[in-house]
Amino acid sequence: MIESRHLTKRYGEKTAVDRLDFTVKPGGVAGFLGPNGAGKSTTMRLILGLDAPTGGTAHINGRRYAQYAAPLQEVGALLEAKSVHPGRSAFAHLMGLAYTHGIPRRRVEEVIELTGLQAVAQKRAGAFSLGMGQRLGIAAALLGDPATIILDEPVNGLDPEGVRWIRDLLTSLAAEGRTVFVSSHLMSEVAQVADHLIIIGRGRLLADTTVHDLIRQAGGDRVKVAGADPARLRELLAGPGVAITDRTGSEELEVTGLPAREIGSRAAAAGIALYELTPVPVSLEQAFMDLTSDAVEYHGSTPLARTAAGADDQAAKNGSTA
Ligand SMILES: Nc1ncnc2c1ncn2[C@@H]1O[C@H](COP(=O)(O)OP(=O)(O)OP(=O)(O)O)[C@@H](O)[C@H]1O
Repeated sequence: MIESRHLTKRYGEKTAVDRLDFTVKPGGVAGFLGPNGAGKSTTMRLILGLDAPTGGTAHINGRRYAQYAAPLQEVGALLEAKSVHPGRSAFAHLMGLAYTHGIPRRRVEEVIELTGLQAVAQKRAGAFSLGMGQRLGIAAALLGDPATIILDEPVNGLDPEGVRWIRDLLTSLAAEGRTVFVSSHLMSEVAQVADHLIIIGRGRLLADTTVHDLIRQAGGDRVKVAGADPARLRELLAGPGVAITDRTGSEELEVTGLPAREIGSRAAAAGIALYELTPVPVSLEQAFMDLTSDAVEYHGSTPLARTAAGADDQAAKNGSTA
């Protein structure tokens, strides 16, 4: 269990983490989301005692990280891939870590196999690709068989096969009852493994929610229905918690609060032919962007937008309108 209470970190004028309160429970994967610069890495560093908070506390299973005598066996973390001596082999790197914690060679071999590094275990880590470095970082995180696992952007640099591997790994670690806390700035990625979502922006908590609730909030339980008798359909579907919208003259309804299956069954029971019954897909990525739009620090612009803006500026200077 990870508990952050009023966790705050200021760097001079900059508040990187702002009174963050959240709890990550064991037995599930919690996704830690936020745009670039939101404060995810800083929060993880504070949890891992790599930086001291300006205020508040971060506890892992009731204690600060620094209070553990053998932290590798309590918490496994991947913060920055390639924090490895480039001249050392993957095997030597892991053996070095194992040695400091009395972890046997057998466990080193196990994590090498688990992370698919057998073929390159004796190669210099400095020559590793980003994906291999990421696997090595994960191998190190799992070395002490920890109950808590904290990974900062673990899919960075991984190919699709690697991404799927991480997904399965995280799911199985959580199923073993571990606490798994994973950061990302990609909602679509996190939604595939995490149920619990902690979303931050500019250091502040924006949402502590679940994928299910976020989908609902984003209007994900909408169904488009078209049928032979829209007025009668409306009556059949109306009820508490159900909202129905229609357009005059259209045979189409939009229903919120009833699953497509139930709508289809009620229509069939009443003998009304349906022409369309379509759950309206929601973009979780869009829901995430809506939630964090005010907290995005680094807005990009497309060359096209810049050209258009430039053209407008020019037009304004010339006193003309486009
Ligand atoms: N050592 C530091 N000194 C000054 N400012 C810092 C320091 N570390 C982080 N920051 C600032 O704190 C804010 C949060 O940074 P952080 O790296 O935690 O964000 P992040 O959510 O992990 O972003 P990303 O997704 O880009 O990795 C940023 O504005 C960053 O510039």
